Amino acid sequence: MRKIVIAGNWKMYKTRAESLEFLQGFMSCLTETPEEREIVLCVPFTSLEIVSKNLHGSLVRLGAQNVHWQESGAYTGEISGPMLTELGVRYVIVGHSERRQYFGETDETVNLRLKAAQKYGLIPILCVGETKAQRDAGETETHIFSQLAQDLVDVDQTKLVIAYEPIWAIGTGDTCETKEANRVIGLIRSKLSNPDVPIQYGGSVKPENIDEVMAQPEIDGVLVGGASLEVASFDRIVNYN
Ligand SMILES: O=C[C@H](O)COP(=O)(O)O
Repeated sequence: MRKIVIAGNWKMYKTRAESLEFLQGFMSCLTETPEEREIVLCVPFTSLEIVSKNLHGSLVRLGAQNVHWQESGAYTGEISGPMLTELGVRYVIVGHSERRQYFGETDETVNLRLKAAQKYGLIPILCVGETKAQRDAGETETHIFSQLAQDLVDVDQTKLVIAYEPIWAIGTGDTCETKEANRVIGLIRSKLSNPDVPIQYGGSVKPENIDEVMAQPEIDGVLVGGASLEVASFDRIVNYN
């Protein structure tokens, strides 16, 4: 039985005070949420501690947005696995397209980050997906298969979540057709050694489309950007029908 994982990625949004305000509002909405749904908030590094201290044993799991492959060292601006686990972090996003696009992350470093996350007891959420140009050129499958082949070398597939995020659908309001997302996610699953890896869809998920997305048989959850920043919209998403 595959786990459902619904994760919010706050990206570079919310101060500590704003994070606490969100959490206080959001926690009171969770009473109806089925327990088997794993809910993760991937918050900025600066908000990890305050969110961790205010989860009070709730169903919500704490997530970070990146992790370095070394335990410590001269790596200005980076953060290590032990620094995250010390704060109660359970999940970490790795290889988000914004990290690959703006910060030069490659499949090689994504692979190192995935292995380090697992070494330190974190569950990585590996992001893969194609650009608009790759999709238009009919290269969606080749590109994603190439990412998976490189990113997953020596990665333990029993402690892993994958997010399929077509880059052209991120933050654009231009959602991938749910049947198409379902098809691509099925293809991703066919390349895995463990068929039970939860595979999420990400890209303009919102209250208006969450029910349709989650009705797709291959889709095991969502990675949500913009719509995870407001209590009302994220509440609707985690309580999808
Ligand atoms: O990590 C989340 C994705 O980049 C999706 O962002 P979005 O929901 O704002 O399109």
